[in-house]
Amino acid sequence: MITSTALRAPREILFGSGQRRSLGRVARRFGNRALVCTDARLAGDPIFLEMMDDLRSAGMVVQIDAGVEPDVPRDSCVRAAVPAREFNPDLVIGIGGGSCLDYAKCVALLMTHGGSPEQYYGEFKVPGPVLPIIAMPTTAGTGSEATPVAVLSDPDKIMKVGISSPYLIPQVAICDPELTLTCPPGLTAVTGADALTHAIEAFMAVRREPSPDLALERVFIGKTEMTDFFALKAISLINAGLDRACREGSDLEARTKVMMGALYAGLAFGTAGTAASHAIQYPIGALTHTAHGLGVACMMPYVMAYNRAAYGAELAEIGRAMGLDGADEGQLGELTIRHVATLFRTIGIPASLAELGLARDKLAWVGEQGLTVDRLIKNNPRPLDAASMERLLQAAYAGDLASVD
Ligand SMILES: NC(=O)c1ccc[n+]([C@@H]2O[C@H](COP(=O)([O-])OP(=O)(O)OC[C@H]3O[C@@H](n4cnc5c(N)ncnc54)[C@H](O)[C@@H]3O)[C@@H](O)[C@H]2O)c1
Ligand SMILES: [Fe+2]
Repeated sequence: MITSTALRAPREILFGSGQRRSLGRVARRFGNRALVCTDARLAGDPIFLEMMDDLRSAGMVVQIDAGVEPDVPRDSCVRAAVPAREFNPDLVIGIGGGSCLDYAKCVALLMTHGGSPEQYYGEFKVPGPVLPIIAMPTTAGTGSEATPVAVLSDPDKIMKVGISSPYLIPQVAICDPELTLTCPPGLTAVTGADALTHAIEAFMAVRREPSPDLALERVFIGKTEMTDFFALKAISLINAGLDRACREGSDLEARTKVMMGALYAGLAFGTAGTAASHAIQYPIGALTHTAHGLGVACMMPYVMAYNRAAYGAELAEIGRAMGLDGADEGQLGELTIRHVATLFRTIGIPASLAELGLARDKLAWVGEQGLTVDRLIKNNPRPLDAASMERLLQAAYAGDLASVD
């Protein structure tokens, strides 16, 4: 019997082709001064200019900050907060990839509560509501439009940092798959693989004993009935659309599936959390400077193989969501791992850490650092210690899925 469930989510989610045209009317509900955070690429795009016209026609005074840089350097948010405060907006609108949405979250936070980003690193450090945020993704990947986290890079830290708080969940997510039509195949692959990894890790996250305090003590509480629902839908949608979206970028149906999948994956992991693949990507990203999605997806099949001893039934269910079938649970689990590995290889995700560009003599450091990302390691269904981490990384380095035990 199910006795408890939980989900944190935006107040409103609007999804559909052409949905961007609702931005002006939606924004107007929050006031008449909008700060728009985006990057230089999008700021010159005719579709973006059209959206700004729409905002102004709805009666908004608009200030555009096109200063978002990939991976959101900490100090870029600090710099942005000064003119933003002078403008005194009623809401902040993030339009772009995950970096633009995370930047918008951080700027809204700094404008509302002051201080510097460092004081909010970790969980539950944001003291109260921040300015309303509308998030409009232009990649189908991070799910940031639905999640309580902003990821930043901090020059004083080797690995990226996260600010996690329910107050950072955007008030409204507006998702228009047409905005992803311009993503080139490589970006589509990397972001889509990140989304599939979110869904798989959320579905394979630990299941914690329900307690009235669980969601007050943790931002990411592990899998629940509702996160499972969205995770499986996400797995099914991304599996059905990702390869096609990479090969035929103008296919709006495939784009729609992947973007809806990325949103659902965000809804799932925004409450359930992610696990070992994400923990291990932190040090890999710091060393190789490869995209977040490449590292997490490269690790995912190996982590699935490692987790099969603890979560055989979950693995089989992931396979069923992908339309696979097997003689028994064990065989279906095996097929599922191979299918994910093949899908990722087909769209150009490196099949091993060696292929990703990691040096063999860095494996020990990656293992050590990965284990320090405690929150994610503890969310993995099968515990990892130094010895099992080393074996897992050796297998992932060699591209030898069969050797994961
Ligand atoms: N907040 C969260 O919940 C969460 C979750 C996962 C990852 N992240 C973070 O999000 C960031 C990655 O976001 P991302 O993968 O969306 O990439 P991104 O936002 O860094 O963008 C990558 C590049 O793609 C370009 N781009 C974006 N949309 C485009 C489009 N429609 N057409 C053509 N080019 C486009 C951007 O201009 C940029 O050059 C990382 O910092 C990662 O750590 C956040
Ligand atoms: Fe991710």
